[in-house]
Amino acid sequence: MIRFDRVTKRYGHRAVVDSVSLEVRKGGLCVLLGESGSGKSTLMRMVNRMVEPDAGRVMLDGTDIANVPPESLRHGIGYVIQSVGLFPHWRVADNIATVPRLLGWDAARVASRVDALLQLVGLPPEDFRARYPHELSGGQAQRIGLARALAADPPVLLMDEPFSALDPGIRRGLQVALRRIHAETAKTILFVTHDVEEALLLADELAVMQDGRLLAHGRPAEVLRRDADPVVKRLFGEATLAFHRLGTLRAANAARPASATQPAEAQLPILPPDSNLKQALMLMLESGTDQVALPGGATLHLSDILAAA
Ligand SMILES: Nc1ncnc2c1ncn2[C@@H]1O[C@H](COP(=O)(O)OP(=O)(O)OP(=O)(O)O)[C@@H](O)[C@H]1O
Repeated sequence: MIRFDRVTKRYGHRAVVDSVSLEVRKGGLCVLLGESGSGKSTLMRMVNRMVEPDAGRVMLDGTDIANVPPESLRHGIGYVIQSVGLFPHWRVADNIATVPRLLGWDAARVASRVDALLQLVGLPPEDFRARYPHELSGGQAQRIGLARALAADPPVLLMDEPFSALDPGIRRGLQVALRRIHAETAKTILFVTHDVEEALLLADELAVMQDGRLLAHGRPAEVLRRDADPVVKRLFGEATLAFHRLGTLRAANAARPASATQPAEAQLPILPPDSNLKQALMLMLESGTDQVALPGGATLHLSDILAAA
């Protein structure tokens, strides 16, 4: 649904985005990952025409956005940035309602939308709708920023390092909330970060950038394969690449099926459903065993993990 077709952006003689082609499928969550200055934000900002490419084009649902006036284009695109940018003298409800009011929604529809969005981002409406931005913590303000971006139900969300300024615990809470919201709303999301853990937690697709070029693109397990590009390896940490890769592989796919001849391993630690191999390894390390059981009776051995890593 978002398609970059050989887009280039130059500042002076330098191409900060260099002939990038990339497709983000409808309802997908694509994380743009790369070191500072690699061109991630510039690429993202082409989608809402905050940056115009010097060459190439950006298509949204098959339409070349160069033909769509920026104002109407942006009504269909939510944008969330690190410094939330809430209007300080407006209450939370008014901040969230900015775009719906611009679109001429009536007061009752706006009010019910504000409450529904506060629920969606995990803040009780009766407690939060009348607060001012200075009465919010950083994490709460970022949740309001997300609610505001979702207000007019845009099909596309652009998120530029939205959680970078938050403490690790609060940040993790927002990442989990975003995954839930993505699953519930099926928005197409492009998310910029330079944080590897965040990228792996969120992405169904990863696009790795370096010096304006797209180095790798695909599902996390594909991008982190053993023979990954050296720059990708460096970005994820040579020493921990295999460990990260385990986090992209489902434990159930590497496990041995429950066997009728073998008695059920009642005393083995049980891995929660949908765990990945990193979680399985952690459980083995914590419990001092080299086998764990999966719900349903399959077993996973340390050697299965080593074979998959
Ligand atoms: N308006 C501009 N004029 C000149 N150079 C710019 C402009 N905007 C960005 N750049 C340069 O383009 C390069 C890419 O910037 P961009 O913000 O896209 O990178 P990034 O990967 O998002 O980095 P970060 O993670 O630090 O935000 C940087 O070297 C930056 O200095």
